[in-house]
Amino acid sequence: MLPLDVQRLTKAYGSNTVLAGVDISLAAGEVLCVLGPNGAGKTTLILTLLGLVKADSGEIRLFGNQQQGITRSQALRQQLGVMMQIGSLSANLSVYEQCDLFSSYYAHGYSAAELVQLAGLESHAIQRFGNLSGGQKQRLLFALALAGKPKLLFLDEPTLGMDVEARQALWQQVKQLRQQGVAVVLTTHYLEEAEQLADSIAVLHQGRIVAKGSPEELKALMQYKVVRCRSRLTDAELALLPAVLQVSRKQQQITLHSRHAEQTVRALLDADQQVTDLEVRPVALEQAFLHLTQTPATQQEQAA
Ligand SMILES: Nc1ncnc2c1ncn2[C@@H]1O[C@H](COP(=O)(O)OP(=O)(O)OP(=O)(O)O)[C@@H](O)[C@H]1O
Repeated sequence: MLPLDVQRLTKAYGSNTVLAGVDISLAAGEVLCVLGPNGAGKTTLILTLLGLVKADSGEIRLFGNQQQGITRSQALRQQLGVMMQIGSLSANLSVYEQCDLFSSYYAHGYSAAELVQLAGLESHAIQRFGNLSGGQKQRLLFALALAGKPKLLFLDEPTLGMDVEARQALWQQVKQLRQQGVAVVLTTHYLEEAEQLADSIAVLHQGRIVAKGSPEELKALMQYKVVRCRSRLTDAELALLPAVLQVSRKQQQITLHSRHAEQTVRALLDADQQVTDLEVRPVALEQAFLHLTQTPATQQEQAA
């Protein structure tokens, strides 16, 4: 039985469609990274999956059960872990008190002392949450998400504000959880984070999954080259050249994105012997991701 299975999920706030038919599924021991820029709908997706925001339509199954708002299902809650936002914890409780509180929610979870240790905050146990550094707060929030030894864990931008060392330590913990069979949904802005951790990556853009696959598959999808030239061919003719993904033009300067630059250039030279200023350049992965999430989502679907 899949820990998570989501079909055709939609959610709008007024006229703002935030989730526009999202399908995702997740097996035990699998890490799914939902990658997307600011405002892509990542937090809304997590809140909707948790039943904290009501979906407009679609189906969400958690361990085979139709999701009907987790607050109503104690049994289901015991299997879930959620890394909350910093603002959701009381600034006045100490690290130990927070751990004690979270530990009390679960029948078979970690003890307060174990959670303090998981957060690596033994020497800060009596410090108030409000006085921790940003990175320490994130570590505590991560440990609290594990309080009930969850089988399905939701991490919404877990490494935000962490330094490189803390980020790598958290990645290590996520990898260990995966080995233990925990299914993890992790949202992030960072392609590198997704590459490090994900079994599968879903790129969310304007509420749609515009690309989905293993890190290798996505890399292949995003590994295109830029061909620049001047040519008498029209945009429509250029778009029909083999392997061309996108055509843009600034005055006389034409830019083509090509999955296979050699094929494109060969056909371009056959079609127009007058081509000038021809130039082929690779694209960095980060840049390719930016491109993927800057093109309107519907246009990408047509291209896919
Ligand atoms: N409660 C709400 N009421 C109205 N609009 C909302 C609400 N929550 C989110 N939105 C809108 O939904 C869109 C998606 O927001 P969301 O927070 O899900 O994006 P995100 O991908 O998590 O962004 P970020 O990376 O900046 O956290 C945004 O346009 C946001 O303004």
